[in-house]
Amino acid sequence: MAKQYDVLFRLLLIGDSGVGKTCLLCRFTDNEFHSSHISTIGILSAPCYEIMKDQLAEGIEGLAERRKSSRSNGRKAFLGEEEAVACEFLVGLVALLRLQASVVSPFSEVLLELALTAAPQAGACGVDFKMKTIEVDGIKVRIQIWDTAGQERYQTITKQYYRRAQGIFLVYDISSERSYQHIMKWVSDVDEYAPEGVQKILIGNKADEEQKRQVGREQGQQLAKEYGMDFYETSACTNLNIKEVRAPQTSGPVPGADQGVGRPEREVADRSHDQSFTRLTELVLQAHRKELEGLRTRASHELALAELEEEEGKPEGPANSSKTCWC
Ligand SMILES: Nc1nc2c(ncn2[C@@H]2O[C@H](COP(=O)(O)OP(=O)(O)OP(=O)(O)O)[C@@H](O)[C@H]2O)c(=O)[nH]1
Repeated sequence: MAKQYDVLFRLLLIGDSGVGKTCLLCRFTDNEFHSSHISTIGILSAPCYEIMKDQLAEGIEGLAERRKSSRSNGRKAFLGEEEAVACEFLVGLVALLRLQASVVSPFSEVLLELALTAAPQAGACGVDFKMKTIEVDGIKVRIQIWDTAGQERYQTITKQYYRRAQGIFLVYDISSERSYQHIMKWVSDVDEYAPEGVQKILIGNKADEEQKRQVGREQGQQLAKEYGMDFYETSACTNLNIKEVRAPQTSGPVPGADQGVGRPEREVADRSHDQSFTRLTELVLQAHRKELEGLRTRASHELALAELEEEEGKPEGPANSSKTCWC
């Protein structure tokens, strides 16, 4: 059976509340746009049972570990980071129960209560995610895209997600100077919590709102340059620079597309149809080139092995056994 993907990694969307992170994600994965603002809190909507299960297992392990160390330090359990881990675990458990039962059981309500008590300042999980597989340079990449809540009160929780990201979108709204100014704060959070070398792209969303524009395109480009990031203006509303639309052979650059200020000019010209999500995926792939080479070697080796096994009539190995996950 054909493999569904070759590599799996995690991207994160961060930025102020209301800049359009959820809408960007929905446009990219489902080609949909929602005109209402429903703040991301992520308690019930996490769609992927398997991932929740993993998160749950990790939560239990992490919780046990942290409780042990906080006790041996003579501190009270569930402070700071411990509190966040406890909340993540409990919220995962609640979501899992709800997904399994498809009904609101009294038991899950009790757990929900417990989760909210464990992290009162968080109030909820603060993240949601969607999955999508795209092909870049012949590699099938499964991306798990985490949509974080922009509201201040969720940030203890959302920062927990930075450290396992390979790529991060920093999003502001071109009609909000304030959201642009806050990018500096988001960058410093990334520097503090994300792994070194994480790939970043700056996004100025709502580019369709020209009449309400408060942040010039050149301001976005300038900021991106300062931080050594690529820059795109996007619109979840009109699908500008989000969902890849195959340009006709004869056409030039996509109108209005920013050309990734961090890139050399020749490359820019060659890749004028790049969209923001595809571009970040490419950057992550480039950053992990070494692992990728290993993967390619292993893949061709496994192919040869599979052919041999088939010839010998041996049973197949586990499906997708050569998947690489950088989460
Ligand atoms: N005109 C326009 N409106 C947009 C665009 N993207 C999002 N919006 C609107 O902006 C509002 C907020 O969008 P969301 O995607 O919910 O914002 P968010 O960043 O996820 O917010 P939090 O979940 O609170 O962090 C909604 O009313 C959207 O319809 C866009 O590209 N253009």
